[in-house]
Amino acid sequence: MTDFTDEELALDPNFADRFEQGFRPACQLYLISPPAIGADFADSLAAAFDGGGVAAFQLRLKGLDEDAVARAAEPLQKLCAERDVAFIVNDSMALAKRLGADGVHLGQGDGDPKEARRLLGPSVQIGVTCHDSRHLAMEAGEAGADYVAFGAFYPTTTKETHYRPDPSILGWWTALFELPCVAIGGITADNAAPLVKAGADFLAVSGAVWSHPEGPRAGVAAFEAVLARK
Ligand SMILES: Cc1ncc(COP(=O)(O)OP(=O)(O)O)c(N)n1
Ligand SMILES: Cc1nc(C(=O)O)sc1CCOP(=O)(O)O
Ligand SMILES: [Mg+2]
Repeated sequence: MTDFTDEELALDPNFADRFEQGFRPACQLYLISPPAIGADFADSLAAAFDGGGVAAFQLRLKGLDEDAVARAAEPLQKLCAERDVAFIVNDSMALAKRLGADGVHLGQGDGDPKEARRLLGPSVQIGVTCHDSRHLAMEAGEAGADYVAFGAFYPTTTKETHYRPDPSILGWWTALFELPCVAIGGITADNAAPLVKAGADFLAVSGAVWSHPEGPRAGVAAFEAVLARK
């Protein structure tokens, strides 16, 4: 543990904690859409945004062709722009380009982050799935990713998963690299604290918000307290 001067501690009682964490900003919520959505999903998304701070929204619709995802995206991308939430497209750099999205999330089989950078330019956010692998994360960073995603930290019914990282991978990452890291997989307001404490910059969450018994607004609001604990 580092020693701090009285002045440093008087200016900011959390100085020691923040110093140990490398002054990383507070952990933020990264909302993932349900795998399938209805015609009124924009209302649910607006309700979720009303619940509290959401930094990014990922449109993750599985099993639809690109034109169908593009049609679904239109009102959602508009809403994200109005609410100052980054609009991220899952899987397809071509669709991200077509929509002028704020970012794209690429899995290990979804294409090369370097190609995405060439296609999308310097200001579009590129995220890469790294499962439980330090090696994949360092590779993604070297390839120019804007964030790396580790998961699945907990069991989830949203997607079949094959990896179960330990939260310590987040602490390892944040101790060595400035690039933000995302934690994903079965995260709820009740089980998120170890991930926030370990250093996650973002919690990527789907089911805990969309299946919250009191609706998506309450689903987002439930994360407020745990996010503040970093
Ligand atoms: C933030 C975030 N992290 C991981 C994933 C998973 O991506 P991928 O491995 O490509 O799996 P699918 O989501 O495409 O089923 C993600 N989408 N977002
Ligand atoms: C899309 C996704 N990717 C994962 C990974 O481990 O890479 S886990 C996952 C599902 C996230 O949804 P929920 O919050 O409902 O578990
Ligand atoms: Mg994918």
